[in-house]
Amino acid sequence: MLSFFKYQGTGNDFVMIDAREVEINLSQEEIAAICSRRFGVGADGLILLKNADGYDFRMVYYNADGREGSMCGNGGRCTVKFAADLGIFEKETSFIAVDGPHEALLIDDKVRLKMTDTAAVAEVDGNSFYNTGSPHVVIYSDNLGALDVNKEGAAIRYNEYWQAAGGSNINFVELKGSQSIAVRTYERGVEAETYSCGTGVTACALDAWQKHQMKSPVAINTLGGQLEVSFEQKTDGSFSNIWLEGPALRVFKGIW
Ligand SMILES: N[C@H](CCC[C@H](N)C(=O)O)C(=O)O
Repeated sequence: MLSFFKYQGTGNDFVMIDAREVEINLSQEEIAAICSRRFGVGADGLILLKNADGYDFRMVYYNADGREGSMCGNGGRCTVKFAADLGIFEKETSFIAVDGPHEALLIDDKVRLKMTDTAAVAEVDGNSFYNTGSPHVVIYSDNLGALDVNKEGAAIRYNEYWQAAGGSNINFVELKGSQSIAVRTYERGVEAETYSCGTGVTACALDAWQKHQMKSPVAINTLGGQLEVSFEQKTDGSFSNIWLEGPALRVFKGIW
């Protein structure tokens, strides 16, 4: 018998397991079955919270397809909330994930997560590209609500270039105001649109500054709610001091 928790951050949802005292060995098929919306618990990913020397904890993130993923921003925020709920820290924490160390703060029911420093924009296959811990393509739309994100996202994610390059997450952005954007994301590893993608909205905020002079902090509307991204740009065009903030909530506890 194993207990697990379900968390969501702006509708990006995760099965969360406290793996500090127990050895969890789940196969790719088992993780995919747990994440399945119809045959399992249902989630965009599964996260193990483990012990880590020199840090409060380690986050190990698997995409819904059962493969270990690159960094997940909303998953990171949910893991921080999980760690606080487990009594690991009270206000401030530092943890390690696949893309390196992260700091985070708890502000009421919101989690403010420091993201990895990000290289300057690259033009890849005709679009802006950033690696904010995960690979992200940024594409603008002036009618985001009407977009078929599953169709348009898959067409790019599976085109010749990205197939050879290992795939990417594909974000569609609509400019909304002087400091606000709306974003919809097709996620690699889920292979569908999710309600929100933390590393994705981070890439979009950086690009809104780079291409449209949008000032930090940028408010981002996603299908699952509001996020905020703040950042600084260095003279070489790269970005540092990037913070992603938004709600992260426990949804339920279960046993299997
Ligand atoms: N939903 C995640 C992104 C996961 C990235 C994953 N889809 C991959 O490319 O491995 C987030 O909030 O940042």
